[in-house]
Amino acid sequence: MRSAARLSVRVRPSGSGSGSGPPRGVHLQAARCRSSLSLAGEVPEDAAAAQARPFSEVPGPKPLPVLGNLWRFFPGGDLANVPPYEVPDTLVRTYGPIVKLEGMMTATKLFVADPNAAQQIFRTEGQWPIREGISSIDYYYRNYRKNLEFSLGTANGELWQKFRSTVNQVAMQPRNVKVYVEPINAVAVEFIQRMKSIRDANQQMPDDFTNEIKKWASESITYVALDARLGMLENDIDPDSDAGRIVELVKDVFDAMAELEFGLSPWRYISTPTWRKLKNAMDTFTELATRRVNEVVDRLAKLSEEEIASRQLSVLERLLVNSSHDPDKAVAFALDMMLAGIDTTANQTSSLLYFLASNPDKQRALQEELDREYQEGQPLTAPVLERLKYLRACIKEAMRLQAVVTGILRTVNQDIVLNGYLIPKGTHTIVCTKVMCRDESLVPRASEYLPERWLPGHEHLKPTHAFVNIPFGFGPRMCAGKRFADLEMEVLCANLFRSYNLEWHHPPPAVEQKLFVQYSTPLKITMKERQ
Ligand code: HEM
Repeated sequence: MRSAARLSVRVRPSGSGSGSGPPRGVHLQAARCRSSLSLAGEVPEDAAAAQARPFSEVPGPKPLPVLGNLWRFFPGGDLANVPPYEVPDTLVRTYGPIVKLEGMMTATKLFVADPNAAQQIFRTEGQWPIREGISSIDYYYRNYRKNLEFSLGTANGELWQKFRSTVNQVAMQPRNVKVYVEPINAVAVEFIQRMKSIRDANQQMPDDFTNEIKKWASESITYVALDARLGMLENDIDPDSDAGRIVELVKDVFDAMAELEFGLSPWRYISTPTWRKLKNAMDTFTELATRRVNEVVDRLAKLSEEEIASRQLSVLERLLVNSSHDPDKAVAFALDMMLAGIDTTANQTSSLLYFLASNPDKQRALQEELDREYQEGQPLTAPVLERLKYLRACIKEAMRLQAVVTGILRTVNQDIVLNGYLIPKGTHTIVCTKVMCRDESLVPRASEYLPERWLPGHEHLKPTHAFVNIPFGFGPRMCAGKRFADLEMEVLCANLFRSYNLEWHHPPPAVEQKLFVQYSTPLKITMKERQ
């Protein structure tokens, strides 16, 4: 695998850059090779680089002078009526599995919906993969919170790598995550009680159910990020309490970010109301996290070294101990966890509940597993969770069919050849996971919710390539909260479906893309006690 990956890196020969013509064999072979993880390594790399077509020939909509391609998104343009969620699909359908979109005011983007090409991007990204951060948050840290500039969501290079390795030691180790089974379970049980209490007379969830799911995700992840139960699932939360403020802050930050990132706002040049909203929310968020982290710093300061060594440390405590009690590290990761871990987990859980509610046979199969492995009165422990294989398949399948993140961003940090085209170092690529996950030629019966496809004995339903379904990203930069996200979803579903049936009696809910994919119409799930 490694050597195949190395072979695929083509260094641009000096003075070249525009090869002499299409390397037909390589192009056709690499373009849509289905079944193997290896790359087109049989071709000598110099020859492939020399023969590669130049970047200027990558297919894509042609930009007009001055207007670029932006006009296409305005009335009269061919992409004007395409919802943002569908733009990559439309481009790929029209131009093929790699598409160049230039002339959009920002840097040229390369959309990649070919699993071999995706694999090649990840396999050549090196130790310090570069991902364009959310520019508004990046700007905020650089200009107002220099002490947090290394945050994972925005940093790149060595700055990112140093902090990421500290985080990996605490958040990616299964033994550190297992400590959270009990508290995350307590949050889930409380949320299910809340679901029961907010049902209407027909046992249907209220119109703002997705917001309720966000409160559950917030309460779960702030327990990890801030080492405290904040009480977001209680009735009548005091808006001035930390619980009340976090619910509002998350909403403000995400609304503002979506507008600043995707809108035509001039916030980079002048201070707009939306920019000020984001800055104020981030200021309050940072102050809140700093205050909470300082409480933990004080708590640790009262403990002797022996006490610390013999204690089962929380993520926050461990991060502080491993970074010589540097509060900035803990604040930065707390903010990373809340910014990256609330809307993602909540929106993904919304679709998971919808798919199970609207596929009663899959729900029944899950309940059969729960009846076997997690009976009433039995505590939920890490070994029990380990045995819930069908549940994990249900989650994986929901993430395939409707991932909250539709593409993985990478800026290629060396010249590479993708599908016969020379892609120069510095090109901003988007690996279009959503497009690949729904491509019938890559995933058998792609439009169906089939958790079985992830279980042994159903290989004929598996995607034909391992890089089709990568909902948490890939490589050293992959999601730092994956283990917590999985734990939250597994624990909630185990408790919910053990005791309740969920039903769906409406047309499918509408989907939209803000920063993450979400439902834009009410999630009217019915929740009934199991007999
Ligand atoms: C279902 C829920 C989630 C999904 C689908 C998800 C997905 C992702 C994806 C696709 C990335 C980019 C990976 C890449 O570039 O290769 C990412 C990054 C990240 N995620 Fe998640 N995530 C989820 C939940 C969480 C949670 C709960 C946390 C916090 C505990 C979290 C923290 C992060 C952080 C800090 C990063 C940046 C990592 C880095 O660049 O080093 N995520 N996530």
